[in-house]
Amino acid sequence: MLRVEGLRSGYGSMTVLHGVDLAVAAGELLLVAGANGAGKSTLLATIAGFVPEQAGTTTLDGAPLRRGPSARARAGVRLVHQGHRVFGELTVRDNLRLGGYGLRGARREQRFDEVVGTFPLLAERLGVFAGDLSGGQQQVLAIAQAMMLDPPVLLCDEPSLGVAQVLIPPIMAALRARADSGRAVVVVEQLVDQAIEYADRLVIVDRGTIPFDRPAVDYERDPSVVREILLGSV
Ligand SMILES: Nc1ncnc2c1ncn2[C@@H]1O[C@H](COP(=O)(O)OP(=O)(O)OP(=O)(O)O)[C@@H](O)[C@H]1O
Repeated sequence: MLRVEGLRSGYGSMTVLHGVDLAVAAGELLLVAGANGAGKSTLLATIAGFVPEQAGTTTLDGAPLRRGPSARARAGVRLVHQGHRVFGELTVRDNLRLGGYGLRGARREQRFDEVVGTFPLLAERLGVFAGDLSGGQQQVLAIAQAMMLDPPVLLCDEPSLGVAQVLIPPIMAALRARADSGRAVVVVEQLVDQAIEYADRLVIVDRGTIPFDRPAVDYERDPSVVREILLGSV
C-alpha cells in the first residue's frame, strides 16, 4: 500500500499541493483526473521524489520513503513522465534492456521476455530505433521500459497525450494487467470517459486538493458530479 498523508509540495516558494491524502493498494488502478494546472503532474512527481515535499509523509507498506527520485526508484516507485521519453537513438530492444539495468543474466532475459510478451507491437519492432516509432508506440515503449524492474508502484503521467486514439485501449489494458498482477498503478488521465473502465478508483485533483476520491463505478453510474468539479475549476 502506497500512502500519502498531508502532502504539501510545489516549486520554490509556490505551493501547488495543499495537504493531499491518497492511498493506493497493491492490485489497484487509481485514475487521477483534473483540470489543466490542478496539480496532477506535481502529485506524481512528488510521490516519485522529483519534486521535494514541503510537508507530509509518503509510506510504502508502512515504511517511510526516503527523499529523492533515486531512493524512491530503488524502493520500487517508478514514474513514466509525460511525453513518452525514450532514447530515440537506441533500438526498442536496447531501451528495454536499459530499463532492466541492474537485473542479471537469466532474470534479465526472463523479464525482457515477459515485458515484450505483454506488448506485441514492441515484439514486432525490437530492432527499430525508438526515434522512428510513432508517438503512441514510444509511449508504449516508455511504459514497458518502466515495467522492466517490475516496480511495486507504477505512476504514469497522461499516457494518452499525443497518442493515436487506437493505442489508448491497449495502453490502458496493459496498465490494468499490471494492477491485476498485484502491483499498485496510478494513472493521470484527462480522458476520464475512455480510461474509467480500466480503473478501480477515481480521484479528482482540483487546485491542489482532492475533493473527490471514490470507486470508479460511482463515476460510471453518475458522471455529473465529477463533470461539475472539472468544469467549475476551469
Ligand atoms: N517546474 C515547474 N516550476 C514552476 N511551476 C510549475 C512547474 N511545473 C508545474 N508548475 C505549476 O504548478 C501548477 C500545477 O501544475 P501541474 O503540471 O502539476 O498541473 P497538472 O494538473 O498536471 O496540469 P496539466 O494537465 O496541464 O499537466 C501549475 O500552476 C503549473 O504552472
